[in-house]
Amino acid sequence: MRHRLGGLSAFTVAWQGIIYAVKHERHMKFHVFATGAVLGLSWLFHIPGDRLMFVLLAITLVLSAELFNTAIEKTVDLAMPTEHPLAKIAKDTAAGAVLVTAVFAIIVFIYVFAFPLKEWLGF
Ligand SMILES: Nc1ncnc2c1ncn2[C@@H]1O[C@H](COP(=O)(O)OP(=O)(O)OP(=O)(O)O)[C@@H](O)[C@H]1O
Repeated sequence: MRHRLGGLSAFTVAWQGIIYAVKHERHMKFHVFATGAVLGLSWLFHIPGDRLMFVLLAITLVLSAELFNTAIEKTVDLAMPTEHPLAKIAKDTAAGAVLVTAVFAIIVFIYVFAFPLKEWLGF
């Protein structure tokens, strides 16, 4: 079944999805805050372009995974409002995907910022 966009462009509806997740999803709020903090640190420490690409990749992966996770949660809630083992598996594996990207982001953070932070703190 195909819905008309009702005059809205594909970009507008995609943006509405992102705004919904940022406004209503606790974890998405944290990820957006962390994104701002990490980009601020990158600017402060003059992180070179090749390392900055790792930072941007990690941010993209985490935010995308969180958006997919929200989409899966909402779809499961729509299809299965009561408890069901398959609903649990769907939600838990979606959350697992976010966790995998978050671990990658932590590794990137350590790789990129450990040395500049150490120098800044005077160790
Ligand atoms: N319909 C369901 N049937 C069985 N287990 C469920 C169901 N809905 C949720 N759960 C279990 O509860 C957990 C939490 O689900 P919930 O929908 O509250 O998402 P969440 O992880 O709290 O995300 P958020 O905090 O972003 O809302 C799921 O990971 C799953 O283990």
